[in-house]
Amino acid sequence: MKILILNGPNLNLLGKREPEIYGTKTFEEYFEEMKTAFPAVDLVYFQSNHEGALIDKIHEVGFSYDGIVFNAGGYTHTSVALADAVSGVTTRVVEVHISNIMEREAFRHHSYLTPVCVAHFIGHGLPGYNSAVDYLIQK
Ligand SMILES: O=C1C[C@@](O)(C(=O)O)C[C@@H](O)[C@@H]1O
Repeated sequence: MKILILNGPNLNLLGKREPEIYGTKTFEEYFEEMKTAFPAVDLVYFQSNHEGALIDKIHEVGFSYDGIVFNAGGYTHTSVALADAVSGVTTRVVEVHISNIMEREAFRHHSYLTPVCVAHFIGHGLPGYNSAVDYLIQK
């Protein structure tokens, strides 16, 4: 089973960025824990701050991988193009957010991705990524 963990803008700063919201662990550290937690899954990690690069990656893996776990960061709330990319591929995509976007500023309450993803894990911190992989394994 092959799953892409796809992180959008500013998530490269995890560990340094607003630690009171996002914690103090880097995603690279967390990704090592994920690989240990799912030894039977081929986990691939990609992060970009660029909308087009995220779209290209979804196109690249979206007809061959078994799942994509996607935290689109701020593009969640703005990007019709990313939602179209998710709709356009056959691989199932699960939406993840570290923080609870529904309890933050009003502009974070709407997600263009929620309607086109098969599930979402919101506000569970980094363990939400593990829950998303679990979901893809079980469903
Ligand atoms: O960059 C992010 C991170 C986020 O997707 C989260 O994981 O909680 C929530 C978004 O609103 C924000 O722009």
